[in-house]
Formats: sequence, C-alpha cells, structure tokens
Amino acid sequence: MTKIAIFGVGLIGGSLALCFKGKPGITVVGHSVRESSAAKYLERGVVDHATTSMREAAEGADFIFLCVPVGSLEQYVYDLSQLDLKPGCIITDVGSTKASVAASAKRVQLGEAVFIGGHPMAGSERSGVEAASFYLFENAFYVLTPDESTPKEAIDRLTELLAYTRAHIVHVRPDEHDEIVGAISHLPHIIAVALVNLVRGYNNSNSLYSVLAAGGFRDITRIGSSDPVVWRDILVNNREVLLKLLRKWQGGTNAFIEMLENEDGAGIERAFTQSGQFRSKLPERRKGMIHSVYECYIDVPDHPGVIGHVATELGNSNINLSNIQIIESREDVPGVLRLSFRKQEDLDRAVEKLGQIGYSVHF
Ligand SMILES: NC(=O)c1ccc[n+]([C@@H]2O[C@H](COP(=O)([O-])OP(=O)(O)OC[C@H]3O[C@@H](n4cnc5c(N)ncnc54)[C@H](O)[C@@H]3O)[C@@H](O)[C@H]2O)c1
Ligand SMILES: O=C(O)C(=O)C[C@]1(C(=O)O)C=C[C@@H](O)C=C1
Repeated sequence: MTKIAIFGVGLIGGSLALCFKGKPGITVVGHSVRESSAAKYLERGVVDHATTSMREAAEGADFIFLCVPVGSLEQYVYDLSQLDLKPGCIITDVGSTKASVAASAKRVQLGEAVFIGGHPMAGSERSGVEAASFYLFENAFYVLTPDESTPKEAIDRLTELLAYTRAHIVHVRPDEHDEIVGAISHLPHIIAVALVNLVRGYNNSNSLYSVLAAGGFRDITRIGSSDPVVWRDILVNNREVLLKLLRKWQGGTNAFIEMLENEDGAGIERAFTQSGQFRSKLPERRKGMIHSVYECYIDVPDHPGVIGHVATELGNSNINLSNIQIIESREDVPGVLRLSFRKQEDLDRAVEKLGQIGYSVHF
C-alpha cells in the first residue's frame, strides 16, 4: 500500500486527496489539528482515514503533502523532522511561496526522507474542504522546486504520483518562482482587494456603487474574496518581492495620471492595445493561470426560461455543464450567460450545439 498523508485538507489538500483516493494501492490519510475537521474529512469521503495525531498521519507515509497556510509550513517541516519517517518518504508542500519553505527544509535533518517544494498553479477564491474538487488541477501547471541535491528517483516518484492530478509539471527555482508568482498572482490579489475596499468606502455613503457594479468590477475582483489568513501569510512571506512590485505598480498608475492630465488619448489607446495583445497570447483555455475552467459566453434574450432552455439542450446532448451564470442582465437588453465546463471536449461540443440552435457564442 502507498500511504499518502495530507496535512490541512482544505481547498488544495482536499482536491489532492480527491485525485489520489480510490486509486490502486493508495490510501489517503488526512490530518487536522481539530477533531471536528478530521471528522468532516471522513464524512465528506475525501480521505480514507483522518486523525489529529501528526505522528499517526506521518509514520509509515510514502508521501506527505503539507497543505496548510504558508506561515505554518516551517513549523510543520520542523515537527516532521522530529519524527521517525519512513526511509525514502517524500515530503512536499503546496504553498504559494517557495523560497522560505525550501530554506526551512535545508535547515533541518530529515534523515532518509526527501523534501521537494511544490505549488499547483490552480485555485479559487473559495476555501475549505467544501470547495475541494477532483478537477481543480486538470491541465494546470504544477511547479516543483527540486535542486541539484534532490535525488532524481524522488523527483520521478513524486511526478508519477502527481499524474493523478492531470496537471503539467514544471521545475522552477524557488526564488524565481516567488518573483514570477508575485507578479501574476500575489500582486493581482492585492489590487483586487484594494479596489474592492476603495469602492466599499464609496458605497458606505452611496449604495448605488454596489447596485451598479457589473461585469468589469466582478471580473477583476473575484479574487478579492479569497481567504484572509491564507493570503495574509502569502503576502507577508513574499513581502520583499511585493514591495518591489507595488513600487513598480505605482509607476503604472502614475503613468495613467499623467496621460489623463495631458489628455493623452494616443497613450491610453497604446496601453490598451499592448495589454490586449499580450493577454490574447496567454493560454486562454488552459485551466490554471488564467481560467480555472473551460468557458464560453452566449448572448441571450432577457426573458424567463432561457437558462432552463440552454441547460436542457446541453443535457439532452449529454454535455456536462459545470456552471451557468448570468453576467449581464438588463431589461430589454440582451444579457450574457457564462457557461463553464470541466473538459475541453464538453466546451467544444457545447459551442457546436449552441451554434446549431441559434445562439451567438463567444469567448
Ligand atoms: N487558494 C488557492 O488558490 C491556492 C492555490 C495554490 C496553493 N495554495 C496554497 O495552498 C495552501 C492551502 O491553501 P488553501 O487555499 O487550501 O486553504 P484552505 O483554508 O482551504 O485550507 C487550509 C487548511 O489548513 C488548515 N489550517 C489552517 N490554518 C492552520 C494552521 N495554522 N495550522 C494547521 N492547519 C491549519 C485548515 O484547517 C485547512 O484544512 C496554502 O499554503 C496556499 O498558499 C492556495
Ligand atoms: O483562481 C484563483 O482564484 C486563484 O487565486 C488561483 C491562484 C492564482 O492567483 O492564480 C492563487 C494562488 C495560487 O497559489 C495559485 C493560483
């Protein structure tokens, strides 16, 4: 039996557990510091066993996944180093920053266990085991941060196990990871939160702000609902990189101030064009970095029953819809529905079907 121990069975730990559970020869043990959480993991069928004992979870484990907030990782690595781990045990983490945990693992004696840092580039603004999904990592990139001293055999074994996530493995140096992910994930979270809080302030004196908040505001601020503790830890941990990025960002907002003061329409046009060009080259439909699902949009008349019609037509064609959302609906004006699918194949079939029955589909 291959024993996999998961510490912190929340969004990410729970999604990993769902990928591994029930696979041939695998048993998944979930650990929580709280009895009630351990009981919940079992109730939801996410793990085979659950315990509040670190020793019980870790001993005999072939793989240990640390899926707790970044601020707790160092302590977990240290606590594990005090246990009698199975020779060859691979300890990995899923933290959104990589340099500090890699350094922590170097500071302790892990005996015959091996540490390999990891970070699946997929997630959600939701948290907890309730938000866990078997599909979360599908087609996403999954960063591993081995170094020259990491045995190749251990990297291969972890890579083989992670095939169950259906993610694409990439190797990145921890400090390079933190620089890049600071810009494409951490800074956007700060911007979303700052923007929501700016509008929240205005809304306190005029509630029309939230009433009128439509697609643009919702699209750019979805991640502003992310878990406060998880993100406190990420930002504090990556503060050096983020301070640098925020100073750069100030330069970006100052450039807009200048363009507006100078009524520099050409400059604004250029900024939007450059941004659109870069964005259009991003791997749009790949799950992870940009979209966490396969999505398309359809224009719909604003009348009751349209959602039912779309869902029924897709259901009748055996196309699995994972989510349907009205993103724009105004009286007498066509609305827009966002349809989400878990697989590229479902999206492709839906696009064909919706086209056949007269809907205008776009991405
Ligand atoms: N949320 C994302 O989109 C995302 C994506 C990739 C990686 N990550 C990383 O994954 C890790 C887990 O994040 P998540 O989104 O699954 O969060 P989560 O809140 O859904 O899950 C965290 C789990 O850790 C437990 N936990 C919380 N504080 C703890 C503490 N102090 N000690 C022990 N256990 C504690 C919680 O009970 C929960 O089971 C973090 O390190 C985060 O940086 C998050
Ligand atoms: O899609 C989201 O909601 C996410 O926040 C996912 C996201 C990201 O910023 O892309 C967040 C944190 C991670 O560590 C990796 C992925």
